[in-house]
This record gives sequence, C-alpha cells and structure tokens, in this order.
Amino acid sequence: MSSHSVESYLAARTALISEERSIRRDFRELQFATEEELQADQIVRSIKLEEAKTVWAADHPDIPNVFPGMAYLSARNLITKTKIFELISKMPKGALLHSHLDAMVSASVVLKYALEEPAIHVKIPNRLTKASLASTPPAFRGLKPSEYSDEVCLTSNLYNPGTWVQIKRARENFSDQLGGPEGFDAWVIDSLTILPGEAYEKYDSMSKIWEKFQNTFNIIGGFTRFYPLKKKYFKEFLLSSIEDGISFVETRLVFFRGYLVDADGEESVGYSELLTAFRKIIQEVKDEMANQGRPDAFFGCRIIYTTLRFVSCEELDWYIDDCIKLKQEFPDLIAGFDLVGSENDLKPLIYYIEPLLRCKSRVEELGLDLPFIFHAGETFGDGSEADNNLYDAILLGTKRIGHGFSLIKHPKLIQMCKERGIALEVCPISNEILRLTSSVCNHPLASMINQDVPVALCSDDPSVFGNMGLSFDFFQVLMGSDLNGLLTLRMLARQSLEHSTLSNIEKEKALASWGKQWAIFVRSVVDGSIFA
Ligand SMILES: O=c1[nH]cnc2c1ncn2[C@@H]1O[C@H](CO)[C@@H](O)[C@H]1O
Repeated sequence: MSSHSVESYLAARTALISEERSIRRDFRELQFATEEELQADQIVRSIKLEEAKTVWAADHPDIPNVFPGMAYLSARNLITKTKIFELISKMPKGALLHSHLDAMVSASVVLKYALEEPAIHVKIPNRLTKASLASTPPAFRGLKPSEYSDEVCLTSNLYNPGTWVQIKRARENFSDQLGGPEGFDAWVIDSLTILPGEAYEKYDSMSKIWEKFQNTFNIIGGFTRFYPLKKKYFKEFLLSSIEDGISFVETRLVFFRGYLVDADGEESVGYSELLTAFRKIIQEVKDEMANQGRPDAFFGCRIIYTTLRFVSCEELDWYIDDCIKLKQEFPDLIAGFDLVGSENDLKPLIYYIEPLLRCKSRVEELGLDLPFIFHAGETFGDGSEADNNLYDAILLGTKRIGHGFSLIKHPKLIQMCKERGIALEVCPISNEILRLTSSVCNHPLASMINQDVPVALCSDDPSVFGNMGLSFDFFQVLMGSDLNGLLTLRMLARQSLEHSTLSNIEKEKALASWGKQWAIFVRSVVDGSIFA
C-alpha cells in the first residue's frame, strides 16, 4: 500500500503553483523588474492587504455588499479615501485607447461652460413637477438670435412645453420647490450621469440601463455640437487626462453628415474646421506642458472616426468615404475607423460586410494607415450576433478590439489575438455598470491578462460612469485579483502605448517618456514622498 505524506504533497503543490505561475503573464513582468520596482510592489501589496482589513472589512451602514472590487458606484466614496487610490492617482498610466469623446468631461464642468454661452437654450417636452423631474430629460441647443424666445422660466405654470429658454435664465428662475438654481444643476447633472440606484436597482436589465446610457449621449450632444463649447471641452479633456497621468489618447468621435453649431447659432462648422481646431488645441496643450517643464506629460491625441451601428449600408459607404477624405487631410489625427452603439440591439458587423470590404480595398489601394479598430464582443453572449462580431472584427483585420468581453469563450480567437498582437481595450467599470458583470472580481480581465492576451485598460465613458481619468479602473484591476500588484499596472500602462496607433519611432519616444515618469513615480513610492 502506498502512503501519502503531507511533505511530498506540499512539495508537489508548491511545484504546481510555481509551474502554473511561471506561464502567466505577470511572471514575465517579474523578470525585468528593478530592485526599486520590487520594493514599491511590496509596499503597494502591504497597503492593499491593510486596506482589505480596514476599509473593505469594516461595517459601512449606508453601503451595501462591501468588499474589495465591489460594485463601483457604491464603492466610489470609499475608494477615494484609500491610500491605494491616492497612489494610483499619481501613477503615469500611458495611453487611454478606448473612450467616447462626448463622455470625457464631467457633467458639472460642461454645465459651467454652457452657462457661459448666451446662445445655449434648454427645452422640455412636458411640465416639470417633483414627480416628473427625474423622468423629464432636458434638451439643449445653441440658437440663432432670431430664434430666442421671451420665455424665462421652465417651471412656471405658463411654460409651454417645447419652448426654448435661455439656459442661464432657466437656471436662475428654476422653481424653489424643485430646489432653485442648485436643483436645476442637480437635474441636468443627473440626466447626464448614471447613479448607483439606477445602475443597480431601477434599470435592472441590460436594455433598460442602455436606454438611460444612450439618453445621456442624446442630451450631451446638444452641448457638444455647439462649436465654441466643443473646443473648451476638448481642451479640458486633454488637461484633465494629463492630470490623471495619461500621456496619450485615442478617442472615438461620432461623425454626422451635418455641421456643428457656431456661436451665432448657424450650423456652419464642418469637420475639417473642427479637426483643425483640435490640432491647434493639441499643440497648445503640448506647449503648455513644455512651458511647465513637463514635456514628458503629454504625447498627443488622435481621433477614431466612428459612426453608429444603425446606419444603412449606403450611409456607411458615405461615412467611409468621409473618413478616408479626412484621413488624407489629417493623417496625424485620424487613427482608425469603428462602428459604435449597443452590439446587443443594433446591426452586427456582418450586416455591413460589403461596405467594410470595399473600405479595406480602398484603404489598401490608397496606401493609407487607417485600420479598423472595432468594438466587438461587448456582450455575455456565446454564439449570439454580438459575440460573433469577434470573428468578423478579427477576419477584417481589426488593430485592437473594443471590449472583447466575450473573447474568453473562444480558444481559437484568444490564440489569434495573441499571435497577431490584437490588444483588447478592456473597460471594467463600464462593463460592470452596463450589467455585463457584477464585480471586477468576476470580470474576464484577469483571465485575459494571465493568458497573455494584450490588454489596454480603458475608461469608456467616464463622465457618465463617474470614473474620470484612468485611476478608478486601475484601482479596480488591483482589487480584481489577489496576485495583481504594481507590476501588473506597469504592464497595462506599457501595453497601452505599445498597442496605440503611434508609429514605431513615436512609440519608442512615448515609451521612453513614460519610462522616465514611471521611474520617478516608483522612487516616490519607495521613499514615501508620494504621500507627502
Ligand atoms: O461601451 C460602449 N459600447 C458601444 N457603444 C458605446 C459605448 N459607449 C458609448 N457608445 C456609443 O458611442 C456613442 C458616442 O461615441 C454613443 O452614442 C453610444 O451609443
């Protein structure tokens, strides 16, 4: 009879764990960590352990289901009080590769900008009462002086639904019963953001939460189609990203066939003019950083041209044409092409196969560097149309995959992403709020990282979700696995630059700049000055 000794069992166990760990991605990270990085990693691990016992194990009477990696919107106020968050806020994060430009500046700042614009007006479709306030969305627009009305109050009994009121007046005269001017601010801000009660209770299905989510874009569009505001918005997006340690961005902008509205209310600003303004703002921000002695803080911004997944094939041909023209005019600015909107409800990529293949041929003929960078697999389906988008995205040669949440179910596609260097733009907080997962702890991210699928961590729509910058998403990554540490975050930051659309030479420069900032950050963790 053979005997099983505990010693030999423990030896086999240790051997298995180390064998398995050695094929995980983070093991390779360890191989080229400096002594100082290893020390910093230990410091982060001990703070994480400490806070698991204090912050995340304490009783918080007003907060449900508390644990590290818990539902983001409920956790947010706790997160911002942690030392880990303070530390991550100061971390250089590399590139932000997946974001939607209309959701990048916090709602309170946008409202402040709007109140400075006399042309911006607001209207509502029905009477506002305490009962109807939360379900009545405001609509905004920049008007021509000839369209201004005498109406000064949205909340009076005499208000005729559908009449435009100048935003500043609407705010000043907002009824006291609805909270006065502060009530107006809260109403507008709530219409542009998702609150915890909405994400976790009121909108308890994916289609309900998507409806609220999509509405925030319909509302914000009234502001961001107003050209003077859009320019301020864009600059604020870049500056606030830099303050969070992001040094390069590729952001998705939905292009329409029409024009933006100028200060005089005329729809007269085309996309060439907008992109020229963006280019100037990017340069201004680079100059400002250089003047502040922070030349490594910002490397630039590019736009991923997008249209929505409900256009017809003929319309898509038009948008592709438009995108190609703009790429020829702004080769430095246009990074790629994508289709956006709910994959679960709208058209799959295969529906557009003819225009997409025509696009591929033209881009090749013209020798343009204009990759597809498709959203795909933002679903918990396995074999659904949204999930099948992964096959099409990869076959069509996508440079990266937006989300790829369902990739985990596809062994062959995982292998292809690894072989071809197709990075996933993973947005854990977005996926949680849009009801694909209940916590970062059961998000496929850890599995993707461990299996060595390239990943860039992204925030998606931070002004709607309240995860401004990338600090909150990085925080969640640290919470999402017991093994994730500072080296995991280093890997994600570096991969974001490696999988950007920058040329190889630009990438080297951007990585070198990031490396310098990273070394300073690591030192400040080790010598404790980060908390000074
Ligand atoms: O996570 C996402 N997946 C798919 N589409 C999205 C996501 N976030 C925003 N949009 C879409 O992008 C447009 C603005 O750029 C919005 O209209 C929204 O439908």
